[in-house]
Amino acid sequence: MIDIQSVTKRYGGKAVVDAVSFSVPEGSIAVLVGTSGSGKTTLLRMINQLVSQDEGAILIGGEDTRGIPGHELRRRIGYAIQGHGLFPHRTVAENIATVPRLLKWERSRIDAKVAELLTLFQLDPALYADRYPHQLSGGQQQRVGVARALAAEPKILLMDEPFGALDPVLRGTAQDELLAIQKRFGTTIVIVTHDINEAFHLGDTIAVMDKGKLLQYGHPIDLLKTPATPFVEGLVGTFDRPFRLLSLGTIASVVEPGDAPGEPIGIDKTQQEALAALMWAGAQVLPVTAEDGAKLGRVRLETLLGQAIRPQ
Ligand SMILES: Nc1ncnc2c1ncn2[C@@H]1O[C@H](COP(=O)(O)OP(=O)(O)OP(=O)(O)O)[C@@H](O)[C@H]1O
Repeated sequence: MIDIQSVTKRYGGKAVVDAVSFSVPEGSIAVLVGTSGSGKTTLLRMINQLVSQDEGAILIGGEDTRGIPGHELRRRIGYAIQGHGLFPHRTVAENIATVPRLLKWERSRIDAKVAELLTLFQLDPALYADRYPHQLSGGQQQRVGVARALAAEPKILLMDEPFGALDPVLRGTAQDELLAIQKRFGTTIVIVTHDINEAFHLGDTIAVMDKGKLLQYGHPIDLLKTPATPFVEGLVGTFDRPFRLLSLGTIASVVEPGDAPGEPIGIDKTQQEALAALMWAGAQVLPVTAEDGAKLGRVRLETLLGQAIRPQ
C-alpha cells in the first residue's frame, strides 16, 4: 500500500502539488491523469524521493519514505520513464541487470532473470541480450526499459508516460503485456499518462490532477458516474461515457438463463464487446459461452442498452 498523506511541493513559493492525499492498495494500478503541468510527474517522483516533499508524508507499507535512504528506496521501487533512459554503452542484458548487480545477486540468478524478462516481453534472449540499445527499435527499447525497472522484482513500479512514444498498435500490446506482468508478480503500479483511454484500460483507480490539486480519485466507474467537477466530466469524455461504462462492465453481470441462435459471445468479453457483437449480427439476443465452449445463457441488446443509461 502506498499512502500519500497531504503532500505538498512548492517551487518558487508556488505549490505545484497541493495537499494531495490518496492511497494505492497493494497489487493495484493507479493512474495519474491531468493537464500538462498539473504536477503528475512531481507527485510520482516524490514517491521514490527523487523529489522531496515540503509538507506531508508518503508511507510505503506503513513506513515513512523519509526514513529510508534515497538510494535504498529507489532500488526497491522500479522506475520506467518515457524515452526509456537506457544506458547506451551497455548491452540489453547489462541494462536489465543494473539493479540486481547493485544488490549483488548471484550471476546465475541475474542471467535467469534477464532471460525470463526478455522472454516475457517477447524478445528472444538469444537474439537480443547482447545487442546495444541503438540496435533495437523504439518499441523494443521501451520494453527493455520496463524490463529493467522490473528486474529486481520490485513490489512497486512507477511509470511516467512509459508508452508515450509508441504507435497505437504497439501501445496496446505494451499495455496488455504490462497487465499480464502485473497480474503475475502482483506489483503495485502508479503510472502517469496523458491518454485517457490508457487510463481506463489500465487503472484500478484513477487520480485526476489539475493545477497541483487532486480533483478526484476513485474507481473508473465512479469517475464516469459521479464526476466531481466539470473538468473531470470533460476529461472522462462526455460523449464516450456510455461506451466507457460498457467497457468496464462484465458479461457475467448481465447474462440471463436461456438459449439464443447465432454466434456465441465468450463470457470473458466486456459489455462493450457484447454490444458490438449484437450490433454487427443485427441480433436482439446472442448466446453466451464459457471458455471451454459450454453454454452459459444469453445476453440481450436491451439489457446492455440499459447498462449505458446515465446513472440517476
Ligand atoms: N525542478 C523544478 N523547478 C521548478 N519548477 C518545476 C520543477 N519541476 C517541475 N516544475 C514545475 O512544476 C509544475 C508541475 O510539473 P510536472 O512535471 O509535475 O507536471 P506534469 O503534470 O507531469 O506535466 P506534463 O504532463 O507536462 O509532464 C510545472 O509548472 C513545472 O514547470
